[in-house]
Amino acid sequence: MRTVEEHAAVVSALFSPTPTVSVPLDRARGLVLGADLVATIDLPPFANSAMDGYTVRAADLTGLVDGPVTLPVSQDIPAGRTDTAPLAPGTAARIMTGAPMPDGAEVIVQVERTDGGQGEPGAGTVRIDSAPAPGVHIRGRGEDVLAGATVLTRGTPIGPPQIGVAAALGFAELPVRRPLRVLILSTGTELVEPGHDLGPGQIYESNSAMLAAAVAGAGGEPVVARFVADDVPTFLAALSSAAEAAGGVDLILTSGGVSAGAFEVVKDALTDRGVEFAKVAMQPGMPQGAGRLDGTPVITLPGNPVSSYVSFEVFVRPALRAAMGQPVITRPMVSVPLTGPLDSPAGRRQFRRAHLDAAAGTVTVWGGPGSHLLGWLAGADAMIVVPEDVTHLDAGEHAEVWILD
Ligand SMILES: Nc1nc2c(c(=O)[nH]1)N[C@H]1C(S)=C(S)[C@@H](COP(=O)(O)OP(=O)(O)OC[C@H]3O[C@@H](n4cnc5c(N)ncnc54)[C@H](O)[C@@H]3O)O[C@H]1N2
Ligand code: MOO
Repeated sequence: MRTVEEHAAVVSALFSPTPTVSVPLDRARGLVLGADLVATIDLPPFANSAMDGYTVRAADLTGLVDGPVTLPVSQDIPAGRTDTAPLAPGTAARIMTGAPMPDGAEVIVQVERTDGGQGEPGAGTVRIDSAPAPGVHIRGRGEDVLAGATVLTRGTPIGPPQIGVAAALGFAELPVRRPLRVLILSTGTELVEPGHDLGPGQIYESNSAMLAAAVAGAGGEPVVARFVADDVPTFLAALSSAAEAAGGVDLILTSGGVSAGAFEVVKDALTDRGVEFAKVAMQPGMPQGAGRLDGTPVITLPGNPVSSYVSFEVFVRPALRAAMGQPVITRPMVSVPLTGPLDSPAGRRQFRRAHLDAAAGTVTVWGGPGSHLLGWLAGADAMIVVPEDVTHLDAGEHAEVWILD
């Protein structure tokens, strides 16, 4: 039997680092920046007001020591105004949040510190009751980012704030490590597409939807092929036509047909075609396969839904993330006490579904060890990892826990 580490090494050797490509911002989330992002403009691009109110020259407010000061309003400056004139001495300009500061203006007076203005809006007069010091509530040009500065460095994972700053700097696209395209093909004559009626002995096909979501969650691009019955020629034909229709894929991920039954379609089809099948010392997820089919990496996951998911977490997710340049490829891990006892098979690393109580700092086993217990998996938010040489843990003993999404 292979150890988990041995099989993980076989899987990760299938991939090489993906190249850098340019993608629109709406496709960048979850990927990794492939090159430094250097600002070509200042942010903010111009000095602007942080408050709605009036802007004045400091010299025109010296009278405030004796009481309110009333000034004529010489212009109105909404956000987006592009023809702002210099502020005439002895006047105020009405100004809105985000609007450009007129030349000569030094003080921003929030509207709450005025009478709100008299006469035509943005004209007439304004009575100023008090004022902040010059410069307060003014957002300086380049105060956030200066043109020429490296805002994001190569290798940064891209999330909403990184996309936000790229857009703010005027970038419509980002250089990213290309996401891996993963073809997902489930096998099983008993399978029925969700949304259709179930016959006797049939079950709904759930692995491809689950694995597609897992691939997307890891930053990859899933391509789901229509699942196939346990028939070798049908399986091989489906694989090549789906890969061709997708315009080539970086990985073929199958589920089912890899254990010891009489109709192990994946094993039968791929054994002499470059895929090696092995038992891995883990539970669930013992039957595994990995290799290449005509040069394309192939990973064959067991069909039991929980086995499929756990195998993805243990082998596929870290390998995909590493190839796409993610700095962190593993799940966050903690070591916390168990709320109850736990048994584990000797000689196998057990990945047990669990619920982590972050407030209490404890972990609770969630359902039994059976690899068909998808309902329990769906209620779990963590996995307890029990080492191969541990067969029992008591309540209160610490366990290593992976925190899932
Ligand atoms: N004699 C032995 N039998 C089994 C062994 C063994 O070592 N000796 N290993 C068991 C273990 S452990 C696992 S895990 C499974 C793996 O089986 P396969 O990968 O060949 O998967 P199937 O037999 O096709 O299916 C297993 C199970 O999962 C259901 N399934 C499969 N695909 C899907 C899908 N896409 N969506 C939903 N459910 C699916 C299927 O109906 C079966 O119930 O083998 C054990 N047997
Ligand atoms: O490897 Mo299987 O997943 O134990 O049921």
